Formats: sequence, structure tokens, C-alpha cells
Amino acid sequence: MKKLFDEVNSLDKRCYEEFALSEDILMEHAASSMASYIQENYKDKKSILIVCGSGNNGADGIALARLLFKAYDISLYFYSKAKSQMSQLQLNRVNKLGVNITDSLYEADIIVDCIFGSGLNKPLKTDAIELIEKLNDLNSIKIACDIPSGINKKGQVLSIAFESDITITMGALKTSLFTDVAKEYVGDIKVANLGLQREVYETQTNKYLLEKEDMILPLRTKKHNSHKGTFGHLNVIAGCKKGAGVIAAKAAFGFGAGLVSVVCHEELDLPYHIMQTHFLSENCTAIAIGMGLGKYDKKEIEDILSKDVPMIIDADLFYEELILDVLHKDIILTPHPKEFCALLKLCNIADISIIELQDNRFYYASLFTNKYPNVTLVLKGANVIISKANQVFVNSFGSSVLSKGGSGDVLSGLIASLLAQGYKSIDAAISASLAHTLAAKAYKKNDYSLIPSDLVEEVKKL
Ligand SMILES: NC(=O)C1=CN([C@@H]2O[C@H](COP(=O)(O)OP(=O)(O)OC[C@H]3O[C@@H](n4cnc5c(N)ncnc54)[C@H](O)[C@@H]3O)[C@@H](O)[C@H]2O)[C@@H](O)CC1
Ligand SMILES: [K+]
Repeated sequence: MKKLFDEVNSLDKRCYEEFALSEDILMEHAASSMASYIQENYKDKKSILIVCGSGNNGADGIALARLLFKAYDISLYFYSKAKSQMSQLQLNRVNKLGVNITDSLYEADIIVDCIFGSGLNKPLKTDAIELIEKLNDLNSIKIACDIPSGINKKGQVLSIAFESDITITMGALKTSLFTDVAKEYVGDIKVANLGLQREVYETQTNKYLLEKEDMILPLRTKKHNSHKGTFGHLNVIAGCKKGAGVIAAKAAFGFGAGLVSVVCHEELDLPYHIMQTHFLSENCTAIAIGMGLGKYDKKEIEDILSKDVPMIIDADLFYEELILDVLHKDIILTPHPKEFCALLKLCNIADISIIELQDNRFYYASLFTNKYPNVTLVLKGANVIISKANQVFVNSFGSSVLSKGGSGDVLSGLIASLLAQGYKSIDAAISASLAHTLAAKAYKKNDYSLIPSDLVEEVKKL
């Protein structure tokens, strides 16, 4: 996993104070990382338009113009006059070289957005909105310097943002690039070193971006003397919408659970490898409950929730006060934004709209897991947030392929399967969430046709 930071000003400051690196040195590395990226990846391109604002994001752009001058046909466009000390210094340097400054926007092969970086601190004015709109309409390769202009430090987009193909961010990865809203704009994210290796530049953090290598698949080869019970017995509680439970059960079986039973009072038509029981199994090693639950017998659900067995809770239960009784336990919750808003209200943490939540996902996820430090929260979304106590992990592999009924039930099944096999809650949540998104990524047919069973098939091939 890679470290994530809410802000890097303090890391820059440490470079000045502890390592005696000047702002000029840091900026030179920022610009030269962008220049190297462009030269390595776009050898055949000819023209580059660099669009600059008045601060140090603009200064990065001016420095880039100097570094690529003569290697490409470079033009600088200024949204506003160079104001910061560094941008004036950089401007002085390019003026001496004779870099072209233009007042027209044109479809260069590459456009680099250096209008606003981490200093964006107020809503965009009409002229900035119009500028970004025009840039977005151009059919060029689009690179954002540090962060696409229009996204603020919290990862919010108040009006519009630059739609980049690549964001080259300075020094370290920031949470602002991994909000659900930002996902529409950031493209591929690269980190530019600022004159130090990342492990030196970066300090401690409690937030991490997950990588493929963080997925720990069930490994059976270490257990030669095994039987089906060795790999756990999952009980999936099926409610009114039985399909949800059955999807979860199938996913769980495909992800390594030794035995999977669906708990349901009515007779179900299940595949031969999934068992049915009317009540919880004696030897059950994990419980999945909530998906498709609908109307239920309160007493029965209370009994199930009171069991001292690893548990994942989903969907309908986030609207029920019953859930308050288990939030002190080591359980996993997998709400989507609407369900999480309902849960925050039930817990007296906040009464907010989905929009407010989506604009502040990290904040509310942390608020919740700080209040309930034993709970592992899996907050669904374009970038899934997984949080326990004060630690936060982001899974950014999700895509719209997964925006389908049943995808959430597969996720619940995968998590439950790992729980049943003995994974710790946080490990089960991380590995299952990665498996879920990477399986969807591996589905190559098209963007629209994935159904839960396809997803399970892809999980089996991971
Ligand atoms: N501090 C450092 O050592 C480094 C900074 N770097 C760059 O510096 C950037 C931050 O620079 P700054 O702090 O100067 O900030 P920015 O360059 O992001 O923007 C600040 C400027 O824009 C104005 N502004 C903010 N919101 C506006 C709005 N809505 N409409 C119009 N004007 C607005 C501000 O008044 C200010 O003049 C980073 O994003 C990064 O690109 C990099 O060079 C790496 C090193
Ligand atoms: K920018």
C-alpha cells in the first residue's frame, strides 16, 4: 500500500527546515519530473500548451516550459498574471529564453493544467469556469499539475474541474485525489519526487491507498491435512429478497469457504454445493446478515446478532435501531452512501444528505470509526473507503462496471467467506474489496453486461 496525506504543506516545510532544501529546488524537481514524464511518454508529440495561474502551481508550469523549450513547440497561456515570488522568478527565467507567451487557446498535442493547485481556496469565477470548459472541450492529451484545477483540498468540485488523462502530483499522494467526485477528473495518477525519495519525503500517516499486492487470497497449500470444515462454515441469512442471500452465498463458496449454508425458513432452490438450514448452524464460523432482509422477526434477528461469531452486516439493517446494540463488537459493516447516511443518523453522529456525505467521505467515515473503533467500515463508492479505529484504506480499483444490482451482495459474500476462513475483520474487508474490484476489472467483454455470476467467475481466476 502507498501512503496518503490530507495535505503536504507540512512535508514541504520539513524539506526546507530539516533538509535545507529550498522552494526553488523542490519546484525544479517538480517540473523536471513532469518534463521527464512527457519526454518518456510522448516522444512523437510536437506542441504543448501550458496554462498557468498566478501561484506556485503556475510557477511549476513556467518551469516546465523552460525545461521543454526547444524539445517541443511550447506556448504559455496565463489565466492570471504571475503573482507569487516563485512564479515571477520562473517567468523572468523563461523571458530570458524567449519562450512563446500566447493569449489564445488552441488544440496543442498536449495541454498542461497549472491554473490552480493546492492553493485553490475559493469558488471559481466565471472566467475560470469558461477557461476550464474550453480546455475540457479540446481534443488534446491533458495533464494536470499536482491536482486538476477546480478540485479543492478536500477533493470537492464546486463548479467544474479540468478533465485530465494524467495527474502528476507533487511529493506524495493526497486524499483529495481519491474522493468519488475527483475520480471523474484525475485520470492516471503519478507522483513527482521533489528532490528526495518518497520514503524520506513522507512522514507518518493513518491513510493508505491499496495496491493489488495488498490482496491476500485464501491459501490452502499450507493446510495439507484438511477437510471442508477446516475452511469455515458461513451462514448467510436470507430475508424477503432471497436472491441477495443466494448471490452472497455463491460468491462466498467461490472464494474459498469450506461450507456455506443459507439460513431461510422457506425452502429454496439452491445449487447443489450450497446448503440450506432453517436456523443457525452449530459450527458456523461467520455470519452474513442484512442483504435482502426486508421484513423480519425482530427477536430472531436479535438472537443472531447477539452470537459471538465474526459477522458482516449489510443493507436493510442500517435502517434498524437493532444495529446500535452490536456497534461495540468486532463486526464489518458495508453500507453504500444512502445507507451510511441512515446509519450516521441512527447513531446520532450526523443528519446529512448523500451529497454532504459524498463531499466529505473521509471525514464522516473517520468520525464513525473513531466512535466505534471495533467496527470495520466498508463505505462503498467509486473509491471504496475501508476504515477501522483511526486507520483508513482506499480501494481505487472500482469502476462503473460494478454499478449493478447484486454487486454489493457479491462483495458481502466475499468478505463473509474470508471471515469464515479465519481472516481478521480488517484483512477480510481489504482483501475481499480488492478481489471484488479487480475481478470486475478483469471482466473484458464490455462495460455493461456484467452480472453477479460473471463477477464470481472472475474472482475464481484471481
Ligand atoms: N510549496 C512547495 O514547495 C511546492 C509547491 N508546488 C506547487 O505549488 C502549488 C501550490 O501553490 P500556491 O500555494 O501558490 O497555490 P496555487 O498555485 O494553487 O494557487 C494560488 C493562487 O491562486 C489564487 N486563487 C485561489 N483560488 C482562486 C480562485 N478560485 N479564483 C482565482 N484565483 C484563485 C490565490 O489567490 C493564489 O494567487 C502546488 O499545487 C504545487 O503545484 C510544487 O512546485 C512543489 C513544491
Ligand atoms: K492544476
